[in-house]
Amino acid sequence: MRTALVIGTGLIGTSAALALTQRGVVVHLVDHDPEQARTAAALGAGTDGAPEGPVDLAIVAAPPAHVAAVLADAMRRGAARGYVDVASVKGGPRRELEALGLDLTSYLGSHPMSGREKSGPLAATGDLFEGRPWVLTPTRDTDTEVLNLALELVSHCRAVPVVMDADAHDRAVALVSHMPHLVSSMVAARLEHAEEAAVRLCGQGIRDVTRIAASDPRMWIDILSANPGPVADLLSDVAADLTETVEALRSLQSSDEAKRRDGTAGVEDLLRRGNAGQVRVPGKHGSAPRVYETVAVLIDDQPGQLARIFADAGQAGVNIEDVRIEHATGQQAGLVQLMVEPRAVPVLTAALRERGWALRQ
Ligand SMILES: NC(=O)c1ccc[n+]([C@@H]2O[C@H](COP(=O)([O-])OP(=O)(O)OC[C@H]3O[C@@H](n4cnc5c(N)ncnc54)[C@H](O)[C@@H]3O)[C@@H](O)[C@H]2O)c1
Ligand SMILES: O=C(O)C(=O)C[C@]1(C(=O)O)C=C[C@@H](O)C=C1
Repeated sequence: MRTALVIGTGLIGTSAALALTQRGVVVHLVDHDPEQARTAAALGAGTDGAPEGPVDLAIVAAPPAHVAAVLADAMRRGAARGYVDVASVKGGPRRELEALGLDLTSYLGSHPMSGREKSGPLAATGDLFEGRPWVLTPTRDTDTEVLNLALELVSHCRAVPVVMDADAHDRAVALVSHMPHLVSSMVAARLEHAEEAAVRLCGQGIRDVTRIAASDPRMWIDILSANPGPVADLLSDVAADLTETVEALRSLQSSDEAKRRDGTAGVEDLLRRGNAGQVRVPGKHGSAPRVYETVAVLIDDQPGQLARIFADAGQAGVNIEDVRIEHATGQQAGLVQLMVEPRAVPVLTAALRERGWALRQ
């Protein structure tokens, strides 16, 4: 691929454009808000000048409700040899395009399974998709050339291609993205009118559970409107778990010992099923889950501290697999949790202690 056109230069469009530009592709950027395209260009994602002729691949990264119309317009203009979209739902846009009577051989629906709770080009990064699944939904009619162009896009973004049927994709993301998003919003909504004394105690647990609740509601209304059935089915299963858990907790309040035992069994059942589901979440780079141990280091909230820890770990020959930072409220300090292979723990702790770092359990 030599040339690409990104239509919709928000978080996802600009992130893909940055990755393509970094790999030498000439990227043209357009957005219905020209300011967004200008910002993306200023970030080094490409040029906001129009291409002189058809590009190799057009990438539509507009909100899901606009995807079919934007694609139809680009196809009618003959803007590219191949067309992909990156919308979070796949069945709806395809059916809308079919209803418009377009020749869909040059179109391939796709969805990178990576994003952020922030919108717009300023939140974009060229490495957003690295190691993440990127779903492609070709049909029997999809041109091989277009499939190859889409695979090249995924490869330039260093993502992992996963081929799926569009409706199977929508059922899968209802489970791993759309229903969890609503549950996150429900937990976060409990905080809206909560007492300040409680909210200031927020630790890492609630941050993990509520991060995605900060996302743009307009985008999520679009996503959920295009996949309401599967999400409602899953949420009603969650509601059944909720009802059972409330009953189990009420039993735990009872003075009757047998009832309390039932309550414990009910809560334990949910927690154990949670453990069993959680270990199925794939680890880094979409590979099979791996068990890491945590080494916790207390740092001053000053520039350069993290870089120093990484350098010290590197000198000790230890690979940091993942990292989390917890900032202590009202203090100029933070707790850095370094996730490493279990066998690296003694080496890392010894090396960090030797270099004067304060380790915590
Ligand atoms: N945010 C995520 O985590 C995520 C992850 C994967 C896929 N997606 C999908 O990627 C697409 C873009 O999402 P985003 O998070 O980048 O949103 P965003 O709000 O950051 O960017 C969307 C951009 O599209 C532009 N736009 C709106 N209507 C348009 C139109 N008719 N023509 C041209 N441009 C138009 C907007 O001005 C905006 O700049 C959506 O379809 C979304 O479902 C999002
Ligand atoms: O991590 C985030 O902030 C996301 O928004 C990511 C996420 C997800 O649920 O995994 C959200 C929606 C997209 O369609 C794909 C990815």
